[in-house]
Amino acid sequence: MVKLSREEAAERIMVALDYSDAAAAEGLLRSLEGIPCYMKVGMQLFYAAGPGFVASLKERGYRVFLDLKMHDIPNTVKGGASSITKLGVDVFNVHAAGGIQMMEAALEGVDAALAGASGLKRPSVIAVTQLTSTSQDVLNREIGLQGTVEDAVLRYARLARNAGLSGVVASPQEVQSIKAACGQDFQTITPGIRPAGADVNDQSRIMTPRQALEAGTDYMVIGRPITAAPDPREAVESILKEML
Ligand SMILES: O=c1ccn([C@@H]2O[C@H](COP(=O)(O)O)[C@@H](O)[C@H]2O)c(=O)[nH]1
Repeated sequence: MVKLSREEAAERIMVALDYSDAAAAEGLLRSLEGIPCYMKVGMQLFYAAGPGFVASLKERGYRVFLDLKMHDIPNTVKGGASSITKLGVDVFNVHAAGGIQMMEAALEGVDAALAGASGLKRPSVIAVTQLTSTSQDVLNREIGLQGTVEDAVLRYARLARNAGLSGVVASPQEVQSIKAACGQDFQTITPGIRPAGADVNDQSRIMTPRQALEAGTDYMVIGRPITAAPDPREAVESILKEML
């Protein structure tokens, strides 16, 4: 059984700041003050509040995962990765479906930004495998990929590892197979976290925080179970209690 201190458990949570403006995100930050969670900025908040909001999170000492899921031709992703690196984020991501050359280009973009500026920290670059909203049926019948979701996730995870990335985004259900295939140090960042009895929303491949921890996930991304709760701080405290 995994044993963590309260602080270690909080450090494993990435709160998804899925808000339409900076003011709403600031409200959540205030309510979680003093709890050392990672903050995840996705496309909704980034498109509304921009790089300035990300920079202000870093100035205040937050660890930041910029979840923009880049998926474009290699040259464009290289440029995007360079710009993101200059924001000083700790983690950002691309889609593994873009292929090895595209993922390598992301790493080249990081190197280019680091070469041109001193004092910048090297961010971890990770790849989205198969979105946690994708069910087995959707994968086979809509997307047209044969095999199991786990097959698809592992194929993407191996591509990401071969491209030199630090890890992947996947469901906690796939963590053990990813670690077995790509190594224990290959990071797993897992959305699709739902405390027992919580609304599943649009997620398909879910686990509770405790199950995810036991499966070996490195970081769990949690959005609506916290942000849509009447008292977000109480929601985090209850998740932490479950993790200890
Ligand atoms: O496969 C993926 C990749 C990213 N996400 C993101 O994680 C959070 C999950 O939020 P919940 O409210 O806890 O469902 C959200 O920002 C997604 O964009 C994902 O869910 N699955």
